Amino acid sequence: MSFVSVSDIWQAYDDRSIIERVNVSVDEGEFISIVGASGCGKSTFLRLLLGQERPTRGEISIDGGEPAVEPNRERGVVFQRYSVFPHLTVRENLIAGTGFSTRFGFLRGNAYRAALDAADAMLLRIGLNHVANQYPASLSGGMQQRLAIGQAMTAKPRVLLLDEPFGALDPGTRIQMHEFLMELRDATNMTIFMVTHDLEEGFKLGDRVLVFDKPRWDPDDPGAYGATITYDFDAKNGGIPFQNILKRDPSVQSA
Ligand SMILES: Nc1ncnc2c1ncn2[C@@H]1O[C@H](COP(=O)(O)OP(=O)(O)OP(=O)(O)O)[C@@H](O)[C@H]1O
Repeated sequence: MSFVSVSDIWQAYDDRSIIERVNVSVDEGEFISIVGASGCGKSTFLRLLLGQERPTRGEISIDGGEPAVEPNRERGVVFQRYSVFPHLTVRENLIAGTGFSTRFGFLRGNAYRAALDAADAMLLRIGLNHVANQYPASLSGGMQQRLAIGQAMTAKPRVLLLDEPFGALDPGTRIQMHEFLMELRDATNMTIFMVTHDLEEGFKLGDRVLVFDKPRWDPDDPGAYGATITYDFDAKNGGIPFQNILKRDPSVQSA
């Protein structure tokens, strides 16, 4: 049985269809990239996976159960910006990451000490131990994003949801973050959903690339139909299938 199963979900706001008839099955440990035009419902789909919203119709199950409404160990989340708490230091942000996995976010006694140890281990892992007592505003964009991913990871989520996590970074930092994320992924077997506007990034990191688009469109009523998954590309072994065909068959290349 698949680990994440999405069965015929629809989501509408005020009679405006955003996504419709979305079906997808994902195995544990798969990395799913999600691409699509701006406003077509990619973040909405992540919120449904997160359990922040319930679909208007259809069902989502993660490991056989509904996504929990409260944040818990099951899922971690990293947004493009504002993922970390500005009023907490780097170390405190990581301790808060462990707190997410408890019912009310509080840690006491042994649990607090364990969280402190986990935070220090993560500080080393993400290379931020030298700035442990600084506040996020004093860090570069890449460091803040490493912190955000580290924070999500301290709760050891089984599913990591990434909403354009590298969109605000310069190209060099972005490549470093790709390597960092792939290392974490290899070490944990997390299932990852990542929304990106960068097709190349989607194919480079993902095992699959899902394309969201509107197959039906009423010019007189743009909200009548929602977006769905129009393509589900296999992106393993170096990415874009078309490029692989070119590499294998030089006659296609010279044509
Ligand atoms: N809570 C809400 N109430 C009403 N409309 C909403 C709500 N959340 C999202 N929408 C609308 O749903 C549509 C899809 O938004 P969403 O953020 O999911 O798109 P997206 O594909 O992630 O866009 P982008 O690529 O620009 O981030 C938008 O038109 C947005 O205004």
